[in-house]
Amino acid sequence: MPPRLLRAVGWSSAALLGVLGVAVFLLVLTPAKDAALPMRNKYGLVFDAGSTHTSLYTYRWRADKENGTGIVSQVDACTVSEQQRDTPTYLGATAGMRLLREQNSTKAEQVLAEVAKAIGEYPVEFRGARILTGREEGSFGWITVNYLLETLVKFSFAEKWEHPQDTEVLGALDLGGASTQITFQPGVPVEDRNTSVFFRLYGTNYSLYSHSYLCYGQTQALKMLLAALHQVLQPHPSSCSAIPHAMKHVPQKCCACLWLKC
Ligand SMILES: Nc1ncnc2c1ncn2[C@@H]1O[C@H](COP(=O)(O)OP(=O)(O)OP(=O)(O)O)[C@@H](O)[C@H]1O
Repeated sequence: MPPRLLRAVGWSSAALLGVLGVAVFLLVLTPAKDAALPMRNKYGLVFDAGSTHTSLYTYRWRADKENGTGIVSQVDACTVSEQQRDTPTYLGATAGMRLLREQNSTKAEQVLAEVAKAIGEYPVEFRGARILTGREEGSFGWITVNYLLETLVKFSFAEKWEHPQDTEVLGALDLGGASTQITFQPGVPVEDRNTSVFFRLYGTNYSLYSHSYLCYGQTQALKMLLAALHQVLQPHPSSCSAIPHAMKHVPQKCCACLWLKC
């Protein structure tokens, strides 16, 4: 295994940061509407709709930008009530909703529509609710890890935000509830376009490999294991005949069939 990938595996704690990655990406890369107020603080809200829980995060950033990418920080509270209507608000749903969409796309659309309707009633600038792709989720986790470790941008002694020299960018493993993502800089061109991601952050280009394994999050993996064990003990006569009786490997899209049909 290449050293970079090993380090990626070592950074499995990125799982806990994945949710922040969603927020960092949405706010960092979305241009502020009012660029005429360079020194003003702006705020943004992000709902992270995961498979196990939904969190709401508040972010603050200066309206001035660093090479087209902002510097953001997470805050516990925001008391600037007159800015509420200018506060961009997003909802990003992850693997739980990707899984529901595979099982029943109409239901998934209904859930998103209901959620969007509810958030839209609040006095914020609601910019939409959507399901992130696995590649996006993985990439945002990667940005989060490297942003927090200051491998993308660092505040220098000269009191300027600078691209750090001689600092290795790390890979990220994100273990969610319903999916797992791996994202790293392969150092060679990525042949499969479905796993290739390109970012320009703080004036530097990054070419990444990112892949999400749906159903290989903690909760779904446990469900697959329990369903397979159940099959071993009580084989179902018809619907689950294709399911192996040993947990050597379960094909990727099998988790839905495992616990829906069995
Ligand atoms: N601090 C923690 N310590 C231990 N376990 C945790 C911690 N935070 C989350 N988990 C567990 O890790 C699993 C994944 O949590 P996570 O918040 O990443 O999932 P999610 O965002 O809801 O799911 P997904 O991203 O797959 O839609 C859950 O089973 C959760 O209980």
